[in-house]
Parts: sequence; structure tokens; C-alpha cells
Amino acid sequence: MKLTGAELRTIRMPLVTPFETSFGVEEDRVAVLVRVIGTVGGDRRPTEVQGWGECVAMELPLYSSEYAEAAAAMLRTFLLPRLLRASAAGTDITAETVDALLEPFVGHRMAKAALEMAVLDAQLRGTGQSMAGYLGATRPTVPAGVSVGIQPSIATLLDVVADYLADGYVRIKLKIKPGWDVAPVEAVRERFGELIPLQVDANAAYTLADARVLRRLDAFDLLLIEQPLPEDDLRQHAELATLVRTPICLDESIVSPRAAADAIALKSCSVINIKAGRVGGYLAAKQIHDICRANGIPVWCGGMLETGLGRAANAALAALPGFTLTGDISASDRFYEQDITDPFVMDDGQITVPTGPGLGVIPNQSVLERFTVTTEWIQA
Ligand SMILES: O=C(O)CCC(=O)N[C@@H](C(=O)O)c1ccccc1
Repeated sequence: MKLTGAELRTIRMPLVTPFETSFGVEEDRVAVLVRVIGTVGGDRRPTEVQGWGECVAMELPLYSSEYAEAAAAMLRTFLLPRLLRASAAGTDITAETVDALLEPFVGHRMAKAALEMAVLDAQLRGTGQSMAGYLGATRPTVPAGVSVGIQPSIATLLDVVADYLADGYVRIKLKIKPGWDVAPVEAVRERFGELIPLQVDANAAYTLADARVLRRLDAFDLLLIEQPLPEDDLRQHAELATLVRTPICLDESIVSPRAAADAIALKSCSVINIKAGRVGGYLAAKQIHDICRANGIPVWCGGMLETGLGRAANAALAALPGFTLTGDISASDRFYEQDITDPFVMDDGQITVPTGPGLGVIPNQSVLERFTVTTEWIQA
């Protein structure tokens, strides 16, 4: 497509309840959104298209080195000007070429992913193909899993889990950290039985010296332990994998298809959480899916508290055949009283994959305005 301009918007959305992880407590979500405007169909029959991208970088650099303000600066100063200049010079801007065009800029995968997502959405709205169709989805719905934050007490945790199970969630993920691990998992197992699919997410809060504690989790038949050790420690994850029986799943460590291939080769994990924003976009996410499938590694789609825009794309991704484990694809009301798109709702534990062109959803302008902190127009 011929890129004519882009809107860069920062929104702030209140969370329905504080969300505590091993790296902090979030009361609201700050998100950077990109809307690209362009034309397709050449000079003969130019048709205007627009596409939306959502950056998953948090307000603070606690999950990864990226954060919202830095992502906005990257998009404003380097990434969008690069694409706009290339387009003005006659380059056809497609989702498949964004990564190569942005390659000179090192890192900033979440910022790049948001821009690639916007270009892909615009491109697909132009052709009429859905994101699910483009990625190769094979299912019309995906199972809904929920991520449960660290709670003030075990009693509160059990009430929260009971509510989510009553809502129909088919998989429970518990955030853990040193001092909040064996006891909450044991309590959930005792209260709700052995049958509910249960996993834990440490967000890199442990070290290999904690292997004894992590091995105690083997007693609870967990689906996996997610990212127990620091992001850059594939070797020690491989060591830990020989000490605990529960499958090790990596999240923060898997920053690219190459990292996925390395982690598999080094036996650092036996499950991978794929987050398009973390790995540089939905095309890289699909590559990781394909690498894992070729190596017999099950994958699932992680969440980053996305609005309905990212949620739509994640539902499409999670419908690919290698996504055999339930992901963090929850209903919009898990985090938001009001989503910026029509809300994603759960139906019998399932989330429906959008079938419209592109993402298949668009923001509700008045809700978007209500949550907007800043918006700016970027053009060549
Ligand atoms: O369901 C969701 O969207 C959230 C899933 C979740 O727990 N995400 C975690 C994570 O570490 O995977 C996270 C939360 C906040 C910020 C970054 C990551």
C-alpha cells in the first residue's frame, strides 16, 4: 500500500481490579495505538484503507526494557518516518516488508510489532481477508484462559478463582513469586480439585537456587511453570528443567524466532508462550508457531492486557493448529469495564475468532476519545 500518514495515540484505561504480578501492581493500562492511512489499488483505482496496531509495551519497563513512552518515541522519530519515506520513494508498503524496512533500528520489538500490525490490518481490510484467514487459523473459536494476579490472601485468591471458574474460564493461570507459590497453588488444588487445568507464571522471579521450592510444585499436576528464571538465562532454565518434573514454559526469553529455536535446541523449555508484541509482530509469531510445531513443542497465546484490537489479533493467532494449550485470551471484562472495541465475551468457555476483514474490529470513537491521553498525526 501507499502510506499517506499515521495517527499515534496514547490511551489510559482503568483496570476493573488491580493486577499484581511479581514485578509490580497495575491499576490501569497505558497503551500506544497506531492507525495507518494509505491507499491500495495503484493510481488507477486508489482505495483508501486504514489499519490499527496496538503496542503491548507497559507504562513502566518492568516486564521488558520497552515502555509506552519509548515506543511512542520510536514510532514518532524513527519507525513511522522510515516507512513514510520509503512509501514516498515508491516502495509498496506491505506487512511482509515492514520488518526488513525497520531492521536498521535495533530492538524495540513491541513498537515495531504495533506498526506491522497496523499495516497488516490495513492491507487485509483492502483485500477483504481476515487476520485468521491470513495467518492460517483452523478453528472458529478459541478456549478462554484467565490470568489471576497475586492476591492479598489465600481466602481472596480462592474467591477470585471461584468467580472465574463460574464465569466459564477453562484454564487458570496463577501469578507466583517467592513467598507466594506453594501455598496458593496447594489451596487452589484442595478447593477446586485435580481436574481444573492450572498453571503458574513467575515472571522471572526465581533463581536456580530456588529449584527445591519449584520442585515442590510438581505435587500439583500443573500444566507448566512459566518463566521461572531471568529472561536471558536459557542455560539455567535447561538445568532447572532437569530438576523439576513440571514442564518449563518460556515467555520473556522468547523474543524472536531465533530465540525460540535456541531455547528448543538447548532444552530450556518444553512449552512456549507466544506473544506477537514481544517477538516483533504477528508474522514472527507465526514463524515461532511453525518452528515449535516442527519440533513438537506445544504453544499458547500469552496476553498483555490488550484492548479489543490486540485481543482480536490474539484470538486469530491462537486459532492456529499448533496452539494446543489454552492461552490468556480472556473476555474484555476480565480487565476492562469498557473496551475500546465491542467487547469480547466468553460463550461456554470459548472466545469467537473475528471473521471480518483485517482485525475484524474497530474502536468505538467516543470510547477511544474518553481514554485518550494524547494523539498526534505523523506524515511524510
Ligand atoms: O490475560 C492477559 O492479557 C494478561 C496475561 C498476563 O498475565 N500477562 C502477564 C505476563 O507476564 O504474561 C503480564 C501482565 C502485565 C504486563 C506484562 C505481562
